[in-house]
Amino acid sequence: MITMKDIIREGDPILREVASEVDLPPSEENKETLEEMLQYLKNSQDEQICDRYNLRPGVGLAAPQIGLSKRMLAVHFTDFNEKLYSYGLFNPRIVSHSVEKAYLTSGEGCLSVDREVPGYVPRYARVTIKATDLEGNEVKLRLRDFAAIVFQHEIDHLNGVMFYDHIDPDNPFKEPENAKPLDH
Ligand SMILES: CC(C)(C)[C@H](NC(=O)Nc1cc(F)cc(F)c1)C(=O)N(CC(=O)NO)CC1CCCC1
Ligand SMILES: [Zn+2]
Repeated sequence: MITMKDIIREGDPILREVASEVDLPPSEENKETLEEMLQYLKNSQDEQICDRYNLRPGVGLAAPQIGLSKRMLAVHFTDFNEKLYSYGLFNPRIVSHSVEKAYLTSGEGCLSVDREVPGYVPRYARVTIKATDLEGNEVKLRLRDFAAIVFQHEIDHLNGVMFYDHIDPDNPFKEPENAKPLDH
């Protein structure tokens, strides 16, 4: 079971590496790991389990955050329209995106960052992702708004990018160009 002690915190160089593609079809070991990552997110959103194991409730987790430099990520959340997104994905990639940007007005945090880093994180408002899911099927996801933000945050981790890399250091709360604010 993944708990907070397994989550790599900023400062560890693995969070700045470009993770390696996973061989397909996925090995049993990689499938088990990805299922454990998804289970962490579900556990972290279950009040009893979360309290018993002191988990930080998470909506997404990328393999480098548990010390594995592999292109695998898990997400588990419902978006603003109550649509459930629950996926374990191998080799996810953004195949197309909108010109328009979007950002959470609350800013972002990260399970690997134990501090507040204030500021807007501009991301694409809409992205199309291709990946292989836990059953070994090729999936194509057309995402917008909060769902697009979560997936971009996790894919950034596979490329050694942290959310605060996108914050304007001179004016963290400057309205990003051609971007729509997302309140939640
Ligand atoms: C770091 C943490 C604050 C725990 C963050 N949770 C989060 O943003 N929850 C949330 C946000 C909403 F807008 C509405 C809502 F209902 C719940 C999170 O899990 N992550 C995942 C992570 O660190 N992955 O590496 C950070 C999020 C920031 C934006 C997308 C993912
Ligand atoms: Zn993160």
